[in-house]
Amino acid sequence: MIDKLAIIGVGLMGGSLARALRERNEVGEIVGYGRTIANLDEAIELNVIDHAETSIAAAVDGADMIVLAVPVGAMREVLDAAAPAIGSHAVVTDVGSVKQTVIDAARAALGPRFASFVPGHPIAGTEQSGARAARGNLYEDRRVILTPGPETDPTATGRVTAMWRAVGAEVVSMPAADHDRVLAASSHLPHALAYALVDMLVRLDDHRSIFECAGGGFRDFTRIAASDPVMWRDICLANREPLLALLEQYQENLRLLGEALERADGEWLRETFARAKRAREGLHGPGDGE
Ligand SMILES: NC(=O)C1=CN([C@@H]2O[C@H](COP(=O)(O)OP(=O)(O)OC[C@H]3O[C@@H](n4cnc5c(N)ncnc54)[C@H](O)[C@@H]3O)[C@@H](O)[C@H]2O)C=CC1
Ligand SMILES: O=C(O)C(=O)Cc1ccc(O)cc1
Repeated sequence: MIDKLAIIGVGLMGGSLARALRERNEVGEIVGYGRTIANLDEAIELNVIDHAETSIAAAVDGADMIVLAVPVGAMREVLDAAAPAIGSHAVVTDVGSVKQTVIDAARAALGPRFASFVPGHPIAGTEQSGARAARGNLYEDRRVILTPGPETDPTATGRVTAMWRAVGAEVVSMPAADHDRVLAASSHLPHALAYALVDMLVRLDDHRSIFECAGGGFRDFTRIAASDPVMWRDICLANREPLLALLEQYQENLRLLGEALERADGEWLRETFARAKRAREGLHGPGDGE
């Protein structure tokens, strides 16, 4: 049970966590802080938070659980503003999609309180954003990755683990560097590719007909290109190195695909597509909820 929860950034992720804890009676008071008054007013109207504060310090004052749910590029500034007001019993965690840069920001901003910071990343979400998109069931049966380090207080990790379990998530732990490399492949590269594809197509003269004639495959592949551009700019910059390495590998694969097409090499195409199909089917078989 959390007495006072402070949500810094009341959007899809922070708002959904607030909703989920409230629906399960796992929290007393929920305070929100954000930049846009309209979004905070909406969050109060929708009962996502109990009230809003106009300063981060006021929001975190007296909170026993502080959740940072802003774009990863904004983590340092909110940590700096929160640091002087964080109480001695408070645990601080985040939901950022990249972990090492957020850990570095927390170490620099929190100083001796860094032990109470538990880095986290729920592998749940959608292309939507804002408090209006928040859902109390967003984390049910989803995985949350925590990346505590040797300095992290195990009690703090335990409290963050309990919070995520309370909203139906499965909690796993791994080193931050492993997290960032794995997520670059499974999430950051696909988002960057979807943006690049849609941006290329929309600049073609006949893009209207292209989009009008698009089927389910196009929708599946490009849904994530409707995600928030600031959030994804920050993720790509924060995880630049693993992402660049994967982009290079992908470009090499595209080059091979182009060469096979030039040769009209049907066998290469069939073999490559069959290998990918087997891998994809092995990943998500029938009945996995897709
Ligand atoms: N959208 C998704 O599916 C997922 C997002 N994440 C991570 O969660 C975090 C939040 O993402 P969402 O909730 O989707 O975004 P969102 O756009 O719905 O919410 C972010 C909120 O933070 C506020 N904000 C932005 N900069 C701020 C600042 N400097 N100070 C105070 N408030 C600020 C915005 O006004 C907004 O209300 C990001 O770090 C993202 O990488 C993690 C997993 C999934
Ligand atoms: O919209 C989708 O399908 C996503 O992939 C959501 C998502 C976005 C960012 C994350 O760090 C984790 C999950």
